[in-house]
Amino acid sequence: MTKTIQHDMVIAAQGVTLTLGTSDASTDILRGIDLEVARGTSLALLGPSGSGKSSLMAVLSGLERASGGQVQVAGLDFTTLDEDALARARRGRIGIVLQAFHLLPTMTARENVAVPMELAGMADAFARADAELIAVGLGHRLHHYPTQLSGGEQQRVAIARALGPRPALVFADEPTGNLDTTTGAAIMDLLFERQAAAGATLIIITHDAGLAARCDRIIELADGQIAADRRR
Ligand SMILES: Nc1ncnc2c1ncn2[C@@H]1O[C@H](COP(=O)(O)OP(=O)(O)OP(=O)(O)O)[C@@H](O)[C@H]1O
Repeated sequence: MTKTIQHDMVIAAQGVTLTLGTSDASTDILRGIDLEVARGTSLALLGPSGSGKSSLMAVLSGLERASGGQVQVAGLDFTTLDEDALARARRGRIGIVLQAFHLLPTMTARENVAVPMELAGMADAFARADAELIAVGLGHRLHHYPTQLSGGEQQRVAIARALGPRPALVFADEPTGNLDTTTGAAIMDLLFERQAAAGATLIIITHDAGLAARCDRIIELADGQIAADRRR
């Protein structure tokens, strides 16, 4: 039976399992995850390589369907939505920042931020994109293409793209992994600042204990299960 979730919870996951692969070579990647995450908080997801961090992010962001259990995100039951409905649900509700930036190379910074908002049917997508890029310190780089931007600048564009639609939830998978220490620290300051401004919930996958310590809560995964759950 589905538990009724409290309104201040942006994520409510119960008994989540993920099994991938073929029948003779299947892997139990997530093995019964129970997790509730409060709105507007930050959470670091730690754990050794292969423990299931990226897989959990994929399930909670609707990119991967859980094999079992319940996944409710921002008031939607992900387990009952079909692929198209899931894709629509993600738009505007969930922002994602990845280690390798993943900007579209044929689009300018402005277009990279505006086009997803246009696709989500938001009015004034370009005006909003400009405001968001100015907020991340790139007002002077609106018309640059990704190859004309530094790594730190590309990640700022990715942050603007993720936060532009005012999502309830932002996932960041090793967001500083491709950046030097100083640039990475500046990017994290910016990500926390934009998260607070948007009132979004932030979930960061990291191997960096210092970065995790800046979050309200730290979850450690081990072998597809939650091994530790600490709050500041
Ligand atoms: N499509 C798949 N089929 C079978 N096994 C998979 C598949 N995708 C991932 N796995 C396995 O699931 C486990 C968890 O992977 P996942 O990428 O979630 O770990 P992670 O904690 O994010 O690791 P890392 O820190 O190295 O990125 C790994 O053992 C991986 O080999």
